Amino acid sequence: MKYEWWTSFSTLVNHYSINNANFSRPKQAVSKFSAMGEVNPEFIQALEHRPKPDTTIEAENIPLIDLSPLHNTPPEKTDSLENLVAEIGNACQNWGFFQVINHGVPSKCREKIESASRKFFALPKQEKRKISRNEINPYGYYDTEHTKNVRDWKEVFDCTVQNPTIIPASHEPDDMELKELNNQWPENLPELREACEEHAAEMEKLAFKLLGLIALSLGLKKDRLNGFFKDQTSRIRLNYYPPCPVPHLTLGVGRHKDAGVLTILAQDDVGGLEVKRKTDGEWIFVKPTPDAYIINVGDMIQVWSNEKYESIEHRAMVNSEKERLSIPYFFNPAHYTWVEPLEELINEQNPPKYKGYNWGKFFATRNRGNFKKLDVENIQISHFRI
Ligand SMILES: O=C(O)CCC(=O)C(=O)O
Ligand SMILES: [Fe+2]
Repeated sequence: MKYEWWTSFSTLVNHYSINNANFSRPKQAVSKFSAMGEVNPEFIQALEHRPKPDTTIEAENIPLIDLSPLHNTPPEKTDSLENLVAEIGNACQNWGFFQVINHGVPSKCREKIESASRKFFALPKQEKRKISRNEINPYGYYDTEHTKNVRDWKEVFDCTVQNPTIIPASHEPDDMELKELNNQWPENLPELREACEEHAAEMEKLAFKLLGLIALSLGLKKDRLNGFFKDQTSRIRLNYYPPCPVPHLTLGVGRHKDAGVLTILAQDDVGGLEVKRKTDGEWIFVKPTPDAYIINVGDMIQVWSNEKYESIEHRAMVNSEKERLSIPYFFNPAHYTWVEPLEELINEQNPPKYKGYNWGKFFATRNRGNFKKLDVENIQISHFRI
């Protein structure tokens, strides 16, 4: 089975390389505006993917889940924990997204990372570019990311949680070489590093609590998934969305699914995140809830659960007046993780829906697409669908 996968993976990757080789180097994205002051066409979404900032559906929001039973339930009172597990399971199944309150993350930690992030993005461009992410190191500052080959109206800063992080040296399937990645920090803003490290520690605690609840909701042992995170590749991203003169034509982040296990997102009070509702495909605006974290199931849970839970498409709108900040924590396993439907969750009636794949190679291939404007669709788990 592994051999078969490897072959199909290499065909896919070759397809990328060949297509890319036929193309002249992608245009270096320079400014947001042309000499005439018009928005650079790289940012403009195709008609069917444009947001409707004035007609957001606010009547329904993603489920709001109170995690306090995790913290204050006496061991003999198991009802409230069972209810919580059921709530999480329903949210994962019906939405793939939910918000949590009473999560145990101190609000001071969140205030600190928000404040440090704002200071970082307010630095002059040349300061930020000193720690630019590049084709070798995907951690650092970046302002020309493309999602589905359209440029996002945003600036980002990425850092890894386990420093250094080990990942494959290249996306090439036969290249077994590994590389060690280190964070890059701005010279004159030590509080950014401190805030990110504190935030990462808090997010990890919350991520393991959620992972346990999700495992229980799938009928697995609470710690069934923990072993995948020994040499984790989790990372924190700071997303900064400057005000945009054409918010109806562009997106801060184009529609996408998160490739990892879980995402824990802090958004400020501006709002902009939209989630695709499973029942009818409508885009639902996620109204900011003070101090809540937004959780979504990533592609790996979709595969592990053999599609009982699905990773849901989402996107971020921008705003003509206000800047917006969002801080996702991507909870990702070790690069050598072989991702396939869990054996406890498959049987004759429910055969595996995915071929296995290697997380590190998937990640390296995806990063390549984020870095360059490719002429083909970026790698997706659907490519491994049986
Ligand atoms: O800014 C947001 O609300 C969403 C960001 C996001 O989906 C991402 O960075 O993967
Ligand atoms: Fe996302």
